Amino acid sequence: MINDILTVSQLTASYGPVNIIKDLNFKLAQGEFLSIIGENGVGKTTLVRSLLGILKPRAGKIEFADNSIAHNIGYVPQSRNLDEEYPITVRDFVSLNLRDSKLPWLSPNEKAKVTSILKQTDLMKIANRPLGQASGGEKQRAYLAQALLNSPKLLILDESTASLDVEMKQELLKLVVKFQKENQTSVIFITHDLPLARRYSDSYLLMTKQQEYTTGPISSLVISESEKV
Ligand SMILES: Nc1ncnc2c1ncn2[C@@H]1O[C@H](COP(=O)(O)OP(=O)(O)OP(=O)(O)O)[C@@H](O)[C@H]1O
Repeated sequence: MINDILTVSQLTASYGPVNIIKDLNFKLAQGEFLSIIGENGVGKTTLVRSLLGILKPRAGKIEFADNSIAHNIGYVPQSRNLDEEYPITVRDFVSLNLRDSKLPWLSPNEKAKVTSILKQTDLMKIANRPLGQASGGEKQRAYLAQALLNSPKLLILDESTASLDVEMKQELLKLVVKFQKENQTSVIFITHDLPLARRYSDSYLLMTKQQEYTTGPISSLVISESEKV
């Protein structure tokens, strides 16, 4: 039996008086890879903010199967305002997401945890290099490693591949899918890249400006006009 880890029912999300999302319903199963697609401004990031608990729903419900899922969501945001000159290594940047660290230095267990995720994301070679010197693809992998550090049951990628070339996009998503399969992690991938969504997702949620929402297996996704959303 497949367990749903997330159920969104009749969700309405707003900024002030304006409803950005209205009556949205969808479910996410354990280990499912869901792509969320839709034109600019339809509310994809607003939905993510709601899932993360940053924005309180105006109406409706966001229910996680377990509180521990909601409190440990791996999140790779759309953009980061990183100071390229800030002297932090890739390893230390990834370590920033360690929780409950009581000492100013890392315990052997914490070090092992960081090393393990650096290995899984192919970052060991540049672990001690300043993050500012990493390439775009390496930086995205560092953000991903940071998000995966606490083994989340839900990973949210908000257009994380947007700035990458085709090869780098594939590389990043292959890492995500490997982690997803090995850990039965559920993935929400916000993207404008339909070929990528078709290749890696199990399912889709299409959001429109008319506040109409369709969802289903990715194989059933039909976009009429062009392959642009
Ligand atoms: N903090 C805010 N206060 C008021 N309005 C906001 C705020 N954040 C976003 N909006 C508005 O909400 C609408 C949806 O924005 P959102 O960022 O969720 O869209 P999106 O689908 O993620 O777009 P994109 O694909 O461009 O990232 C937009 O009209 C935006 O201007």
